[in-house]
Amino acid sequence: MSNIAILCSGGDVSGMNPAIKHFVEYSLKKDLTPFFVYNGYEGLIDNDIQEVSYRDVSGIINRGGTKIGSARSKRFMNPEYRQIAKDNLDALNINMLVVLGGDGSFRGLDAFYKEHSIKSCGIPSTIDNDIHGTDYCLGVDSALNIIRTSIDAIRDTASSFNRAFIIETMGRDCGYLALISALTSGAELCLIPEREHNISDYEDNFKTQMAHGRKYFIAIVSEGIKQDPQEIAKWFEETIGIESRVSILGHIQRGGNPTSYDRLMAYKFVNYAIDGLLGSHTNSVICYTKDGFIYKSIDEVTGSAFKLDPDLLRLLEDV
Ligand SMILES: Nc1ncnc2c1ncn2[C@@H]1O[C@H](COP(=O)(O)OP(=O)(O)O)[C@@H](O)[C@H]1O
Ligand SMILES: O=P(O)(O)OC[C@H]1O[C@](O)(COP(=O)(O)O)[C@@H](O)[C@@H]1O
Repeated sequence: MSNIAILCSGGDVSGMNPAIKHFVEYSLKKDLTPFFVYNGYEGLIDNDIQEVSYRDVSGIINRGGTKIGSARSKRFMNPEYRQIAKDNLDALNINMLVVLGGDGSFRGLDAFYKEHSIKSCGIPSTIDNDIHGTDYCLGVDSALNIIRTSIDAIRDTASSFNRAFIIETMGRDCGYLALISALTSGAELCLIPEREHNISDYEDNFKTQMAHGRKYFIAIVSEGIKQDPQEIAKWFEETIGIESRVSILGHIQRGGNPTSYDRLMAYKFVNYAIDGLLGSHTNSVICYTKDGFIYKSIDEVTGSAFKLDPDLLRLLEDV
């Protein structure tokens, strides 16, 4: 029997627990011995590694976050600590590693693979959906559904109280969550880092809408834009003439129980990861593209900066 380990690194997402559950069950099915590494690369360095079985993953498929913890590790940036991590894996005869994380985590995995040749596979996992080479990252659908539910609730007050709401989504420098949420919630305004904006460009249109009876506005802004949402609220009050509030959604976007789609994607990502490691894919990231699931080298995925799909960006013009 070969030994295989899984860890979560970077921001947690809803979908990690279903992936961890299936990782254990599919590994056992393939005659592999599964191990958890707790708290990301920190656990690799601290030897916080444990052999696991079915009972360790029962009752977690519906839970957000990750049972095995996630972390950002400064120490893993240092080759000396990566050597310690490798020694810990060697001591347990673990020669395959699955990492759920974002592009930062994959850069770490790439360095680890290049130095120590441990068979490695990355599963894209970040609510930001900002990893080059894959159209989908685990956790995005759950985050979008939390955002949609939140906007629907805020709309109740916006429409009852005749207000403009400026709702800020996460995403770091990527506007994906804000853009999809704006399109699917019928927002009147969407501001994302990928498109520079001048808020005064919207003045005539919004005043016309008010003159034609518009009673409230929903504005979705991504956290990466270069304007304070409070400033935008002030502009709505002073220029458009409507009472305004700001709502920063924050970390509720990362939590909550995983959607069916994320549970299914977790299942498929894990199948591809383990099959790839048992086959010829020794340093890959599972990417979901228009052609389905494909293996790309970690190098390829981390080697280019992420760019938002131009077709999606074009849709912004109609918001
Ligand atoms: N160049 C690198 N070399 C080694 N480890 C790295 C490198 N870049 C990132 N990492 C590791 O990956 C962790 C997660 O990266 P981060 O960018 O915070 O999150 P994400 O994976 O979500 O993008 C970092 O805390 C660090 O431990
Ligand atoms: O939880 P923290 O450390 O405040 O980080 C917040 C950041 O993490 C995210 O939620 C997810 O980012 P990663 O998946 O890249 O770690 C971003 O959208 C947000 O900017």
